[in-house]
Amino acid sequence: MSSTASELGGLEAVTASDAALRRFLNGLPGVDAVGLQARAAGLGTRSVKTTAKAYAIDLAISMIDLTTLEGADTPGKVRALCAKGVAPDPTDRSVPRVAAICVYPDLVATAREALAGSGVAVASVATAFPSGRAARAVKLADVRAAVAAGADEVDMVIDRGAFLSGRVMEVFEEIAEVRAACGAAHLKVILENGELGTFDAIRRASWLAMLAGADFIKTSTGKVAVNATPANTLLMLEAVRDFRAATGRQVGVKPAGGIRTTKDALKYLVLVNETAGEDWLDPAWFRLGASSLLNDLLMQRQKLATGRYSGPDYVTVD
Ligand SMILES: O=C[C@H](O)COP(=O)(O)O
Repeated sequence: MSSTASELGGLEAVTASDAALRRFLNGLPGVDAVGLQARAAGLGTRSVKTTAKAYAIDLAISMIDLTTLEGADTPGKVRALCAKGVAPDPTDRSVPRVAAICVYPDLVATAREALAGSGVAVASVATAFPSGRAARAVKLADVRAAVAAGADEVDMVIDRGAFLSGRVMEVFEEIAEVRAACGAAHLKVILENGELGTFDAIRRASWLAMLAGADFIKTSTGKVAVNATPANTLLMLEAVRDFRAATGRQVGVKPAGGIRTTKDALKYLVLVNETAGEDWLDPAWFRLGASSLLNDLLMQRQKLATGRYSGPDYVTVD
């Protein structure tokens, strides 16, 4: 699919009223689910040459939003995670730092302090993550608290109940209000694909989030049965590619949840390269939301460099 800004009638026109927004979203082409799954599977079988593998592993490390989102999180755990994100292998300073540390809002100040001067961003989930079930005022207060405490990036969840009931303007306005509350912080909009039911809905939610001002669209919270998959990520990569062609604005993509192995991470990089293209192969435009992927990348990196895996104490236990 490709459309120009004028074919869309301009961004303001498609979001000017509830009816116009509905008409636009309902007019997006239907997703050929079988074709999408086949494309994702086909790209997933491409192998990355050994020469490119070392580069790809380091790129994947630099794209990680290293995440802890547990009720049992403590300042100590967050400080340890920050140290790991800044220097993933303290014995090898050639390992790049991760992109961000992602925590709940009440732990942003701890992460901010631990990451000072490191170049690693502080990301925080907000808007009553992961369910998004709270009054809008509560969600906006959540966002403002995270930003005031020092979050560089906010990961919000969309109101899936409103979206699935067809109240798309309500979802649009909420994202736009959160965008405004973020100020200078970047906004990642979590669609929670595993709850949207169809690929068509994921395409509509992607466009809705981008039209409302998302800097990134993100697949999942990591808290439901189906999280990031190659197929739903491919669909979102196509959406950001088409959105840039239509509007001139580039939006990033973040698959999150269940990405644990180097093999998986490299598959996602192939999808980015083959779908959105090289412009997205950068931590500014593509992230991997993951709690335990980093350890596997470090082990594979070591194997590539030395020909053998390190002992079990090489990586810290998550
Ligand atoms: O955004 C990241 C996810 O919450 C982490 O999910 P994961 O523990 O499956 O890697």
